[in-house]
Amino acid sequence: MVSECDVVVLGMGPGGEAAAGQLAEAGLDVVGVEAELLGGECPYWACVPSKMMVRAGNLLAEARRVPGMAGSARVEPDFPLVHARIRDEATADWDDAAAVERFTRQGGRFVRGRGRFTGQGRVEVESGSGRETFTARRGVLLATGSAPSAPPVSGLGQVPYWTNREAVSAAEAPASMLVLGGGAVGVELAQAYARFGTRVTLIEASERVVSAEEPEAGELLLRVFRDEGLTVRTNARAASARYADGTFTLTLEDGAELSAERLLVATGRRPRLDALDPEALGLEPGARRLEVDAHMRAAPGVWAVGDLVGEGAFTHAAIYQADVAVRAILAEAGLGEPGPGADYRALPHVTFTDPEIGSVGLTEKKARERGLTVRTGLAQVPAGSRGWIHKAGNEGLIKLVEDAERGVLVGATSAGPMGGEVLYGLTVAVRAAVPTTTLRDMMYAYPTFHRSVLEALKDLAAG
Ligand SMILES: Cc1cc2nc3c(=O)[nH]c(=O)nc-3n(C[C@H](O)[C@H](O)[C@H](O)COP(=O)(O)OP(=O)(O)OC[C@H]3O[C@@H](n4cnc5c(N)ncnc54)[C@H](O)[C@@H]3O)c2cc1C
Ligand SMILES: NC(=O)c1ccc[n+]([C@@H]2O[C@H](COP(=O)([O-])OP(=O)(O)OC[C@H]3O[C@@H](n4cnc5c(N)ncnc54)[C@H](O)[C@@H]3O)[C@@H](O)[C@H]2O)c1
Repeated sequence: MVSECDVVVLGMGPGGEAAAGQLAEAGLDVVGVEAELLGGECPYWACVPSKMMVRAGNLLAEARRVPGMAGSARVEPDFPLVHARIRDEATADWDDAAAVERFTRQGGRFVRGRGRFTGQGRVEVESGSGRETFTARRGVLLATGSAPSAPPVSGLGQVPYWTNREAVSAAEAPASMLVLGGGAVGVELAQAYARFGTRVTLIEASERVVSAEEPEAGELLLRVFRDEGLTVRTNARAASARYADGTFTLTLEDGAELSAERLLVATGRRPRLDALDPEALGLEPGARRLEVDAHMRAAPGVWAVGDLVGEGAFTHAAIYQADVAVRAILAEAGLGEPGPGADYRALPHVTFTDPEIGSVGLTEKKARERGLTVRTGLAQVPAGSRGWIHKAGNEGLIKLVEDAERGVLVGATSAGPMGGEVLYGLTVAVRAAVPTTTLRDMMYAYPTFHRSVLEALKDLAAG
């Protein structure tokens, strides 16, 4: 069967859902195709459930900070409560009926099935009821997201390891867990599980956890993790994996053997290109992502957003790109102006560990690699008034990266209690290129965590 429409959106994660809804509300006939759950990874297996686990773990950690500061507290973790909250409040037991209804109310047509983009505005969908082809008059928007990527470790493919999906939907916390990979997924889940009593060993190939962040932030997190009792092995790579009698064993390249009840593999994600016709999109063999222009156009009549395009695998990036693509599609349909293209100079992200690590723009290393004349400023959160008052759990730092020739910030890191919230002002500063002299010549409410920005600015000016 062949059906016509204005736009087909292939993949209804945060990027596809945001774009499809807006296009339908603008009056276009939109078909949204989704193989699994409308909403994608973020609400069901990623951002939302993982942050519920983090929130619960942080509550336990705060309660453990009571002695010596406020009295005494007995803390008894109960992991099934977190699972129940994820099941009932976050995911409706992994049911997307509410999201489907919302999209339908916006005027969209929802099709559950696995689609394939075959070029010339055509998407073929396989579903329980057979095969259906949709042809789009105005264009196709690709938003198939990303999938976990496991390293080539001997035996790993034969063992029942966890990805983020099993880790956020588990009903019980294991007694022990190996976490392979110390990026955002690894560190957030490692700390949350450890706070529920799981004995966690984190194995990271590079010299630091969160290695894409400023080294100071990675070192801070490593220190906090070790103080909390997590075992962290950096510069460590797994050589082989095996599983027997309920126990996973990783043999590292240096010969060390590590065992635990569970193994979480969190070694990155790769864009899902499998549903895209390579010829129609000019994809080279071995391509790792789908390239797009500033208006998210991958080819004439084809737009793409989200993890698929590899410009920061974050929900807010996918939604921002969806806005850009929607404007471009509507403009081509004679409905409005395309407006500005995507601008990643002030792409923020937050790793929701405790301390939270927020960062925006360039790290010092990246700024130097771009040939900028760099000045940096550093301040320690515990040395500030609010950090000192806060005491237990006050670890954190602010690092600023200035393009000294222009006198503006091109990057910043804000680690600490509410580090992600403190990041907001720094994101505005980077995006709007606020002169660092102006940032120094303004007031910062006393005693806030963000006052440490002023200390970092003084350090920067001292050169
Ligand atoms: C554990 C974890 C925690 C995270 N936490 C955060 C966070 O706190 N903040 C943040 O900003 N980001 C976070 N992320 C990243 C965030 O989840 C992703 O960046 C976001 O989901 C990307 O959205 P997307 O629309 O590009 O793709 P996805 O969410 O991957 O959705 C793509 C959709 O396309 C569907 N699909 C794929 N192929 C086909 C096909 N052939 N036919 C039909 N449908 C198809 C999939 O089923 C899926 O539903 C986290 C990720 C993980 C793994
Ligand atoms: N709070 C957030 O915004 C958030 C949270 C989780 C995930 N995410 C998104 O999801 C993406 C995927 O997260 P991720 O943590 O899986 O990937 P990642 O790329 O952030 O980190 C993967 C880590 O695994 C390490 N690694 C790779 N191969 C290894 C090996 N063989 N042995 C040991 N370590 C190895 C890498 O050095 C790296 O530190 C992130 O890049 C991010 O965009 C965002």
